[in-house]
Amino acid sequence: MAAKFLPRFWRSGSQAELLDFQNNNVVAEGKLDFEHGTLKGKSGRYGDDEEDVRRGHIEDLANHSLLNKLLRRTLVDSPHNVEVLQRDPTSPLFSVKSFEELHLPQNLIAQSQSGTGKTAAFVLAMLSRVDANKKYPQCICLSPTFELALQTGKVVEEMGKFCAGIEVIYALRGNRPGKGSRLEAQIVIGTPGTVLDWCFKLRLITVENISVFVLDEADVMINVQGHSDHSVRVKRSMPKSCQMLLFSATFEDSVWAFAERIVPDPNIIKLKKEELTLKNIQQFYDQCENKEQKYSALCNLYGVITIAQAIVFCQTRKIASWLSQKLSDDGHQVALLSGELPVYDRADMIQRFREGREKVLVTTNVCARGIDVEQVSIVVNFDLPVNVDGSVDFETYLHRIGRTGRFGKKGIAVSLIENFFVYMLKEIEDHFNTKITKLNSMDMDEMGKIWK
Ligand SMILES: Nc1ncnc2c1ncn2[C@@H]1O[C@H](COP(=O)(O)OP(=O)(O)OP(=O)(O)O)[C@@H](O)[C@H]1O
Repeated sequence: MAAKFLPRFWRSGSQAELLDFQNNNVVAEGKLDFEHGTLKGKSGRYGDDEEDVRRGHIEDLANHSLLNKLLRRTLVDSPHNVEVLQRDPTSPLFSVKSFEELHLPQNLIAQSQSGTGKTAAFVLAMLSRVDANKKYPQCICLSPTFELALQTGKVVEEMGKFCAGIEVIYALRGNRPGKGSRLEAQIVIGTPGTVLDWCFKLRLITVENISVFVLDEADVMINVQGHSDHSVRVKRSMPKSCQMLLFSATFEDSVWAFAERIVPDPNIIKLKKEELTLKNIQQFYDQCENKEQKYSALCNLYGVITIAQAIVFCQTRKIASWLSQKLSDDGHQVALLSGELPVYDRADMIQRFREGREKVLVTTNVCARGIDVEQVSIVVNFDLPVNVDGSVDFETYLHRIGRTGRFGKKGIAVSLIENFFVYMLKEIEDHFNTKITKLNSMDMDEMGKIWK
C-alpha cells in the first residue's frame, strides 16, 4: 500500500507527529530520537495493516536519519509545496535543472529575497571556476561578519565535497597562517579587513590569480565606509578577466548605482520593492506604552515562541544585555549574542543555537543578515531598526524578519512598538507595500491561533 506520511510539527523540544497527508490524519506521535532521526511513538489511530506501513515509513525516516531533513519537513506545509515552488519560474525558490542554465561564468549583480538560496548560487559559481590542480587561492568571497563568513565557508565545504581537491580557507581574525606559509586552498572566505591584510600586507594571496570575486551582502559591504574601501582596493588589483558577483536581498538606489559602476558589463537581477517581502513570513505588531510593557508582551510571547526557535532583535548592545539579563532573572532560558562578545564566543553561540541547544537568541543587528537557522519560526523586534538620524532602517527590517521563513518555510515576525513610534510601521507597510497586522500579546488565545 502506498500511504504517504510526513512528520507534521515540532511541538516542544523533540515532540513530533506523523501525519498522513492524503487523509489529513495523525497516525503516530512521539519523541524524536535526535541521534537516529527516528520517531519513538505511541501507537497511532489506524488498524493493523496501516501499522505496518507506518512502521515502514518510520524506518524509512531512520534511513534518512538526518535531523535536518525532519526539521525541514516539519516546518513547511509539505515538502511537496517547496518542490512545486521550485518548478515555478515566478517563485523566488525557482531552481533550474542543469548547470548550463545557471550561466555561471557571467558578472552578476543579483537581488533575491532573504532565505532563497543566494549562497548556493555563488558557491557553485566559485566551485565551477576553480582549477583543483592549482594549489593557490583563485576565488575570494567577502562577508560582512565573522559568523556569516564561517557559515558560507561551511556551504563551500559541503558542496565542495563533490569536487576533489578543492579546499577552503578562512581569512578571519585569529586565523593567521604562520610566517612564510603558502596558501594551498583555492577558495578564501573572509571579512574585508583580514582579506586585505592577507592580500597586501602578508602577501599570502596573489590578487592577479583571482578569477572570481564575490561580495555577499553587497549593499552593506559597499555602504559601510571601511568595508567599501577594503573591497574596492581588493577589486582594483584584480585582473580584468576576474568574474564579479554581488549578492544581496536589498540594494538602496545609490548603492545599486555604485555597484553598476564597479562591475564591468553586469548582468542584473533586480526586484521591485513590493516583491521583497515574502508571503510565507507573516508580519505582526503589538502596541505598548513603554519598555516595561514591551517586556511583558515579550514574556507573553515567550510561551508561544519556545515552541520552535526565536530571535529577538534589539537596537543596542545595552538593551540586548538588559533584556537577556531580565529574562534570565525571571527564569527564562535565553542566550545573548552581541558585538561585545569575542568573535569566537559569538561563533560558538550561533553553533549552540543552530544545534537547538539554545532556543531563544537575544541579539543586535550583528545577526540581522545572512544567518541561516532553518528552525527559526519567529523573529521579534524588541525595537524597530533605525538609522542614526532616527528614520526607519527598511533594509535591516527586511533582513531581520528574513531570519525566519527560510526557503519557503512559514515564519512569524512580531514588532513590539511604543505608541510614539507606531507611525514607523505605516512607513514600513508603504515602503514594501506589505501588511503588518495588529495583535494583542496579552490575549493568549489570539496568540495561540496565530501560531497555529
Ligand atoms: N535548491 C534548494 N533546495 C532546498 N533548499 C535550498 C536550496 N537552495 C538553498 N537552500 C536552503 O535555503 C536556505 C537559505 O539559503 P541561503 O542562506 O543561501 O539564503 P540567502 O538567499 O543567502 O538568504 P539571506 O538573504 O538571508 O542571506 C539554506 O538553508 C539552504 O540550505
